[in-house]
Amino acid sequence: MLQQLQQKYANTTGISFSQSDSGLTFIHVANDQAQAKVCVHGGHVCEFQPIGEKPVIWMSEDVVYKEGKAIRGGVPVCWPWFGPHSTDTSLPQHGFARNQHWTIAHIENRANGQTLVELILTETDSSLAIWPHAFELKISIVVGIELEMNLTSTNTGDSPMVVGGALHTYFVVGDIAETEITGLDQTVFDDKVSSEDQIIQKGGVLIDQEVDRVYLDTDTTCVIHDGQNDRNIEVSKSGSHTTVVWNPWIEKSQELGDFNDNGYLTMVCIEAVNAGNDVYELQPKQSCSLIQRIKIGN
Ligand SMILES: O=P(O)(O)OC[C@H]1O[C@@H](O)[C@H](O)[C@@H](O)[C@@H]1O
Repeated sequence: MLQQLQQKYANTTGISFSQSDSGLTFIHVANDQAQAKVCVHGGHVCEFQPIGEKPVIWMSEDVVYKEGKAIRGGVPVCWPWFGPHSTDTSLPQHGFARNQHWTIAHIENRANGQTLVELILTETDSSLAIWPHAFELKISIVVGIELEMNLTSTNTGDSPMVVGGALHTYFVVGDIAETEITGLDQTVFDDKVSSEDQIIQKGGVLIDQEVDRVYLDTDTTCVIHDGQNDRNIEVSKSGSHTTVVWNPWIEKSQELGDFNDNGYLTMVCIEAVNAGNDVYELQPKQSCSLIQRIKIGN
């Protein structure tokens, strides 16, 4: 498998491949603007680092790369639903796409110096058993000064299907105590920690306890002000009116087996989400896109 990929993309500059001990395949991208690492399992961006910058994407020190298991860190693709399934909680949290093998559809160096990596997932017997729809899910990952991830869902079946999900991005920060997230002032959110709904955000988001908030009716750009690293990370999106901010804090970090105990000190998730009423009903042959863009700002 690895050898075949290496041969196929031998002439594509800056592309190489590796495998985890458990056999998962990684695509490594290195161009004049940035480097990135993508895992084929889950259609999952694991690393993104613009040239001259520190890493932007957080990955757990205790990550487990294993077939059928979600990767803790990077950018999990939650699909076709976000969080617990709305009617059947025995179904996998955040859908099934992050636990499946995807295929490499296309890799290309663009004239402007960016690199495009496209991965595809289609229905399988196991997906049909829990979600009875034929589909094509494509993630187009553009690696440049900015990282763009475009998740396109297409209904390839003959009945309508409802699509939710998320680009569940884990960001690195120097010290959570010196971190503020702006862009959500006056936005209404549901608080999954206290179970209180319809709270109004006042000012920036500071994280000094477990935070699990679903911000509603918002498509604004969020900025992570990382005081320790003296940098701002800009997170913009389209195709989503829901933003989730998540940090598990002390106890939950300890509970999650693949999350290093002190990991909560150096990460925050800003997620571009489709959930609740903010989902798509796709008729046969219809598509929708969820896009998140990430860059180091001023
Ligand atoms: O452990 P998981 O399934 O990857 O989920 C991590 C977190 O993902 C967030 O999106 C949810 O809002 C949290 O409630 C959840 O705990």
